[in-house]
Amino acid sequence: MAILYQHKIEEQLRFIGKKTNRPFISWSGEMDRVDPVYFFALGQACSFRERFYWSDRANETVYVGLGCTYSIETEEKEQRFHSVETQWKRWMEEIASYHNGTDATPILFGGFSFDPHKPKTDKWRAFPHAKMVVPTVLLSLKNKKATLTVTVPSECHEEVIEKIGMLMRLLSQEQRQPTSSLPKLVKYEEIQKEEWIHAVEKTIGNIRKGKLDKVVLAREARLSFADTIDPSAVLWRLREQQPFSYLFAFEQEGQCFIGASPEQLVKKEGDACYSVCLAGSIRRGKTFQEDEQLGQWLMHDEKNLREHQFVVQMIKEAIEAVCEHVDMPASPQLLKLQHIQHLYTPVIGEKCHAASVLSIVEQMHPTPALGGTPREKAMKEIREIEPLDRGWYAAPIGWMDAEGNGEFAVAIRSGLLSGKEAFIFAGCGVVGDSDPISEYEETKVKFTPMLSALGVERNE
Ligand SMILES: C=C(O[C@H]1C=CC=C(C(=O)O)[C@@H]1O)C(=O)O
Repeated sequence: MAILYQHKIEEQLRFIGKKTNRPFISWSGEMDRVDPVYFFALGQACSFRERFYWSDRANETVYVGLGCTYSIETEEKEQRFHSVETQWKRWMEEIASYHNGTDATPILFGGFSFDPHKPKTDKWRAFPHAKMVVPTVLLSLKNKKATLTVTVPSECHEEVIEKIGMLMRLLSQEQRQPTSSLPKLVKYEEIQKEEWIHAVEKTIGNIRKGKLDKVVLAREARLSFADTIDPSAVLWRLREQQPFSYLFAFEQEGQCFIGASPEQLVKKEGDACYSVCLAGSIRRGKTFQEDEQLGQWLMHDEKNLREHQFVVQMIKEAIEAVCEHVDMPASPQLLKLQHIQHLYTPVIGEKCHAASVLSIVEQMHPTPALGGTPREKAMKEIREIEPLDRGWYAAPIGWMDAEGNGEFAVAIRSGLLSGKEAFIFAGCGVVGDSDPISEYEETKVKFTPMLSALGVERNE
């Protein structure tokens, strides 16, 4: 099938827009499969200032959004998940009768900040505590089908229709990969090793005094390049280098939050619910034998198993609270990624009665894999000790549909691209018997996926 509807889209949008008295219309049609990263890159060529990318770990559901037709955002601290959900329901009711009847409807895509109570810095200026959007043009690759969904105000500006037309014309040409190369690194900065280790020691001290059980502490690296970083080029490399990871990008106002995370927070699909406990880490070995040894060591290391168990306990309780039956293995497995291996316990919930995926996200964030245990004490410790504004790092990012189904990952192995600069983040679980130097080394390994996607090699 050629991009069947290309010339029709522009005409239909104008036609339906005149007929309706509803504020928005949504139009879907099947199309030829297209490389989603290429589609993302075309967004820039067609002057869409907002771009969104999501693919799940199996690459079975891919969403690429261009432009922003409707945005729900809030700087609210306590009710942000609920507030997004309420606005989304209201909006869906408004547009529902003007959808053209295919099975693809608009989705809401976006994310949240890690901690709305931590003072915000200018670096994260474009990223409110909650922001989810309905893209103007949405490419969905699902069930071996490619669908295009265009959602616009019914009095759609000619300028938007022209952009969509231009996108359709470019799509009908032969596909290429995004061509831009990555600029040269000119400066690399991170927090002094001693300073970060001191923060870890302080937290270990507090844990040993019995104030709390586990805290995840993170740090950032700041990279300056000779030229502007192209998010499509980074996305392209992340996809090549980090299979079995969620790929995500959220671009607006010239900033792009991007990453490849192995960590699912939660997925809701009808009355089934899925989550993953991921905590406890070691690097990959240089040889097969060394890799096996490291993996076996991790599977039996008490400190890592304890770190993992805090996460298992909390996620089990959270899923039990919304499902009639929960299935999970008694002990963790190994998840081997490109640069690192983790302890991993999958969780399946049946007969889920939660109202929506977002209501489960609200209960789960932050799990002890990103915050700590007990939750509130760990958050306070992070606020006081961690010399960093996490912004959207380590927070939920994902999508939700009209029925409340959807999936969220935890935005780790990620970075913020801002012009010629990139800020990348990595954290690790600290418990009473943590060794600060090993934790520092672990965060170094966790920087590698983003460094590598940015074309930077650091060996020291
Ligand atoms: C906080 C991060 O990783 C979490 C996820 C997996 C394993 C972790 C660990 O072993 O400490 C962390 O809890 C990060 O990558 O920045």
